[in-house]
Amino acid sequence: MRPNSQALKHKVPHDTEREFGGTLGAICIPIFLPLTVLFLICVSRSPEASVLQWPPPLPSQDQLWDPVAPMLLLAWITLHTLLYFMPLGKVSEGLLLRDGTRLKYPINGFHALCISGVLLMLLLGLGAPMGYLFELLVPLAVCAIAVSFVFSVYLYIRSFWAPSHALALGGNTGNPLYDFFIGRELNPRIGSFDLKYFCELRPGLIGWVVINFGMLMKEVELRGSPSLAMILVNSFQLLYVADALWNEEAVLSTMDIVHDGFGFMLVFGDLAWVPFTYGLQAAFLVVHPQALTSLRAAAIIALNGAGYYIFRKSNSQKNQFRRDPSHPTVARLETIATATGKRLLVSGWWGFVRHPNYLGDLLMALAWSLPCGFSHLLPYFYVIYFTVLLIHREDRDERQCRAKYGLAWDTYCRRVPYRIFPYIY
Ligand SMILES: NC(=O)C1=CN([C@@H]2O[C@H](COP(=O)(O)OP(=O)(O)OC[C@H]3O[C@@H](n4cnc5c(N)ncnc54)[C@H](OP(=O)(O)O)[C@@H]3O)[C@@H](O)[C@H]2O)C=CC1
Ligand SMILES: CC(C)CCC[C@@H](C)[C@H]1CC=C2C3=C(CC[C@@]21C)[C@@]1(C)CC[C@H](O)C(C)(C)[C@@H]1CC3
Repeated sequence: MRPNSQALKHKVPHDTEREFGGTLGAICIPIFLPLTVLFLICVSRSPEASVLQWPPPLPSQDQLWDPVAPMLLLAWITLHTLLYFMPLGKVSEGLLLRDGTRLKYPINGFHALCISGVLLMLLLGLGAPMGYLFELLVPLAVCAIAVSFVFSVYLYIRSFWAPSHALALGGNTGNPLYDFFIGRELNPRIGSFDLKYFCELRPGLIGWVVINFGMLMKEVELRGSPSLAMILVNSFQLLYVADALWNEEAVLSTMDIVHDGFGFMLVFGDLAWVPFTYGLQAAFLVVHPQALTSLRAAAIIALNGAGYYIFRKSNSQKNQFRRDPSHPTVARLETIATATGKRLLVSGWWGFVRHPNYLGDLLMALAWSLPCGFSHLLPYFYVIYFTVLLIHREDRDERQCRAKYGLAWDTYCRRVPYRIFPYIY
């Protein structure tokens, strides 16, 4: 079959604005971020654990490769592909596409998490050395990065066979480097297997908590029992991942699924960045144990609880409102009309700040770092990166909403002046 000629000539509707620093970003990010992943893992296990130490703790050649790593990764991706097709849970429809159709998605991610948990316990019962994941972390990250590159090249090439309505508006600039990075095709599928939806929530997100558990088991191997700090980090992050999979349907209306193409940025983000940098606190704690008083632990649990409450309540309120504005839980909230026919909430959580869900997410991110104490910056990497990511994301969303809702969006901004942090930003 010949590539879609219309797509090749770029006669496809597209956004002219370039994100993430345009071509320069598209060249630098794929070089710089994979190195950052390896650098951060190495720093987390070095005695100094300092991101500023010189020379940096680089891995030796034999630390980079272990033949077990590609086999484990392959087994993991195969397992989750099989679980994706399991006839469990319901099937939901995504938002309306440009050609007027809707795609169908299986909602069985939470089942996949539970089955992964049961398999993990079985392996543990059979004496599998889960703590070995600590030694395997660098080789696994190397393999995940390699898979991200190969997979993104595949996605880029196959996008030339996609019809124009299946391409993302932002991913068809005609600049191959930028389009490869940002993603051309919106919902690439092999039959009914949706590659973006699969990667967004399954192998990377569930892989992240499995790696965390491996760090906990390494601590048990080294010190006889897991520390309170390690238990907190594992529990908080498991709650976050379980929540994402329990509310899997909500991901169908996120910017990543609805608007962004599937290119290197999301592939690498899902398969390498999330599992190997979001849980750095656990890797850090293996080599740098921290004592935690019950009082401090209670304060950190309260912070994570508050963050989770704001995150979940605000996300659920908006999702409910978008699905059924007449539902009793949202029907009495004050709203403003927009020219598109959709309304915007101006009371409740969305009348407090313009992104209450980001605020809750950031409070949780802080709670994940605090069990690691204040002696090192590394465990705070996630909360710092995440603040930058969400401020940038808020800005992207703001531009999209202004384009969508025009004057109504300006009215909303006047009614709710703060973006994420009340009275600050
Ligand atoms: N851990 C991680 O790495 C990441 C986590 N996240 C989390 O993912 C979650 C989803 O975030 P994200 O996808 O960025 O977007 P949001 O869930 O914040 O959704 C933004 C959209 O909500 C709608 N909206 C905005 N304001 C209103 C309003 N007042 N009333 C009704 N609808 C409104 C608009 O879409 P429309 O009007 O078209 O419905 C807007 O485009 C967040 O909790 C975030 O913290 C996000 C990125 C990374
Ligand atoms: C590599 C780059 C610097 C950045 C890549 C960004 C990605 C890592 C994130 C973009 C949006 C994401 C979401 C989640 C994970 C991180 C990425 C992929 C999410 C699945 C986390 C769990 C949440 O509950 C969620 C709302 C489901 C998230 C959706 C967005």
